[in-house]
Order: sequence, then structure tokens, then C-alpha cells
Amino acid sequence: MNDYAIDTDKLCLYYKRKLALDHLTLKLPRGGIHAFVGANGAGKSSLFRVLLGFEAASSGQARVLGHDSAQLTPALRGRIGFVNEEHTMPTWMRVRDLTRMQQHQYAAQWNQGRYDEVLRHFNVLPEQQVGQLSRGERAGLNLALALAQSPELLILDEPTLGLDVVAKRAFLEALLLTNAADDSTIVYCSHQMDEIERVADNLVILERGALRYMNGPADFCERVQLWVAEFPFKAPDVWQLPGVLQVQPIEGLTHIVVFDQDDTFGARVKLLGARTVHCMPLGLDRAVNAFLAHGHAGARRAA
Ligand SMILES: Nc1ncnc2c1ncn2[C@@H]1O[C@H](COP(=O)(O)OP(=O)(O)OP(=O)(O)O)[C@@H](O)[C@H]1O
Repeated sequence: MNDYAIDTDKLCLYYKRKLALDHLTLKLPRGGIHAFVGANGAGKSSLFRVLLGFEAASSGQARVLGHDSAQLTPALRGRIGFVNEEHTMPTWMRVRDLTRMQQHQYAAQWNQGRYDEVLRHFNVLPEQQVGQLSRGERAGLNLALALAQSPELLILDEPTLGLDVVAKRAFLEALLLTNAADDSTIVYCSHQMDEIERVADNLVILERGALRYMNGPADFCERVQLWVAEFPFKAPDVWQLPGVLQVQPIEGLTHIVVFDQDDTFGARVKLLGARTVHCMPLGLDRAVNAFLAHGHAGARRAA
């Protein structure tokens, strides 16, 4: 058995002339919650479409649970759960009937305890019609159905998009309370860093269809630092220094976000004429945003 839940090798996907996945090589180990992050258009949904067999790769390899994603059998598909922001379900059905249908379809693997546990969290009643549920309740029902299937791989593609703060929290709590990540691999795609910070064991950053980073979120925060410098006169061009991701003038000070620099960076800033310079840690939100903004600016410069 392959040790990876997702294993791609130089995977490319073109939509006509548009390159969505650019020689993506990604080895995602089994188990845990993996947060996928990337700017709009980074290729996250395209990757999931290839993995689920909805799109054929233009070149390269994509394997999911050890199998070629272009040749997934219905049995293999049944081992993969997918939830996206649309929470598409038959609106005319009652929750009770939809539940029965899914219990029947996934009889061998159905986990009733987990289903009830998640659904309880959202106060959804069996006699309610799916179309009458609020957006948050529909997201909860969708999560309950997906988790009850006991998928080996569960892909959650921006599942909380459009939900209010309370519903978002309920969704995350439900995901965590089931401990589903103990025996499944969960891919959680979101633009919300507070969500990522709460749930992720592993952070995967995609940029323009390629892998830019994969490791723990805490490790990422350690590698991104904020240096705050005070220049007595006009600030020099600090972009000439190594590893600079972002430069912002804030209240007379120059905020410099850098990647993979050690304490000698402060000495370099001083050499440029700074009167004072301090290093400060950064939260995941700002660290990831600076990283992505730099990549975006780089792409614009290259174009
Ligand atoms: N059906 C399509 N036809 C043509 N181009 C497409 C199609 N779907 C996606 N693309 C392009 O492929 C690239 C990757 O898009 P994709 O939707 O995978 O990104 P994403 O990371 O999921 O973005 P977002 O965070 O906005 O959902 C984008 O440049 C997009 O314009």
C-alpha cells in the first residue's frame, strides 16, 4: 500500500491555454488535517477535480489512496468524501429520507454514532426538508453525511464559505469533536487563517499551480518574521535585502516581513541606516498573506 493519501508527480492541467496545475509534485501523508492555502486561482479546486477524476490531467501523475485518479472505480470513490461550499443536496428530500438513502449506499462503512453526534451539533431535525435548512445547517448536514461514510480521504473545499461566525465555529467544532482525523486524511481548503490555525496539522501552500510550502503551521510562522525599523530620514530601498516579502510604512516606522532570515538580518537593516530595529513574531494570517502577496507581485513583475 502506498503511504500517501495524495501523491502527484509533475502534474499539469491546462484548460485550453490556461495552465492551472504546473508540474505539481505533492506527497501528502495519510492521517491528520492538511490545510490547503493559496491565492484565488492557485489551482486548489483544479487539483481536487483531477484527484476526484472529474478532470483528466494534461500530463504527469495523480494518485489518490494509492490509485491512479483517472481510473477510480465506484468502490474507490466511496472511500473518498467531498464537501464544497455549495453543499449541494436534493432540496426536496426530508433529512430522514436522505439519511436512509446514504445509510443504504454506504451500508458497509456507515458510522451512525458519528452521524448523530455531528447532526446534534446543528439542531437539524429528521422531519425537516433539506431546502428549508439554513446555510449553516445544510453545511452541518453535509459534513455529517460525509463523516458518516467513514471516508479514508475527506476533501473539504472551502466548506464554510458564506457561513456566519456562529455557523463557522459550529462546523469546525463538529469536525474536531469527531476525531475523524485519527483514522481519515482530511484536506481542508480555506482562505480563513483563523480556521486553519485551529484545525491544521499540516500547511500546504500552492501558488500558480505549484507547491510552495508544506510543513506545520507553527514551523511556517517561525520562518516568517516581522522586522520593525526606524529610519531617521527617508527609508532606503529595503527590497535589496534577502528574503523580503513585504514592506509597509506604518506610523513613521518601516515594517519589513521576511522569509527564512536569521538575526543577521537586523544588522543588515542597521547598515542601511536604521536608528533602531526590532524583530517580532507574526501570526499565521499575516505570515501567509505576506507570502502570498509576494508571490502575486512576483507573478505580475514576471508578466
Ligand atoms: N473551467 C475552467 N476553464 C478555464 N480556466 C479555468 C477553469 N477552471 C479554473 N480555471 C483557471 O484555472 C486556474 C486555477 O483555478 P482554480 O479554481 O483551481 O483555483 P483555486 O485555487 O481553487 O481558486 P479559488 O481560491 O478562487 O477557488 C485559474 O487561473 C482559473 O482561471
